[in-house]
Amino acid sequence: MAQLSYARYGKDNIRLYKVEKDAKSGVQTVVEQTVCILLEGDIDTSYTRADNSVVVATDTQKQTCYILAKQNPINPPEKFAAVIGTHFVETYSHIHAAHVKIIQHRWTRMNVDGKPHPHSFFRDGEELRVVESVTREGEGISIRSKIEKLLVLKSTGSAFHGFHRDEYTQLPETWDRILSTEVEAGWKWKLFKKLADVKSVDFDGAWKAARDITMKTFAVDSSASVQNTMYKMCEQILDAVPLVEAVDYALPNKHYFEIDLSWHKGLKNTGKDATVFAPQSNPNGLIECTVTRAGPKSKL
Ligand SMILES: O=c1[nH]c(=O)c2[nH]c(=O)[nH]c2[nH]1
Repeated sequence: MAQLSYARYGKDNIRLYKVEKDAKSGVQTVVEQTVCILLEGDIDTSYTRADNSVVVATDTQKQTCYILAKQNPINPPEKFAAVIGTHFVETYSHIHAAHVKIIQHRWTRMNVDGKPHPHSFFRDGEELRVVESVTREGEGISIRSKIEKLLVLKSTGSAFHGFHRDEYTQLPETWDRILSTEVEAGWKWKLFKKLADVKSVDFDGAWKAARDITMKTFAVDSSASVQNTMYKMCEQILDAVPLVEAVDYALPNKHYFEIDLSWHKGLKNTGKDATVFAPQSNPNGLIECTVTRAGPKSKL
């Protein structure tokens, strides 16, 4: 005998673009997103007994996404995710939870002849703003905001020494190294009871604070390790955004190896003379942490 242990279904990769046109100034503002909606509820019979009467078609979910985008602001993505999730849980009595993920792509306004252009934009990097939300009937709306794919590098101001050494250790200590990573940072909001509670939150301000703290700390910290630098970032984000209950980072350590060129006419390219390096694509360190305000340590 088999049983359905867990099920959810929906539409992934819904591509969405919305333009706002200010008739007076002629200035237009654009937002582009990729949306994923996954529904949970009393849907077991659609799997076990071919009962499609309980299925809100994934095409309906996509159409709903477009309609809600027309009727509501889609930025900040946290609020739009909560609008979508609440719609499905409130509209269908047999749908009890909606998982909504929104990836927001960058369109940065062009400066032309020193002035912001009214309707032209460019992609200034692959960085993404991401929202993962779950709206659950009778519980509320949980939201995790994220920065992904923010590639950063500092050419000095980073050290790594004093680490455990034994017969397996080959890595030399360093007091001056290149530090580069692709930032994945998340901040989990305290549970919102209802949509109205989400509406008053400054999600854009929190995103900007998290991004600024990440960049500034990365730049100015005399880094003892990726671990210590990321912890400092988490502490500051918790301080800056009172409604956030946990901050997490996942930072790959993108290594740049020294190249000994002394074999060629005694060329000096190591230690303080190192200027030409070999960027490594793999393997890479991967350092992760979650920092919360208080309470007992949970096993992650
Ligand atoms: O900041 C670092 N943390 C580590 O845990 C580690 N391990 C390593 O080889 N290099 C580094 N750098």
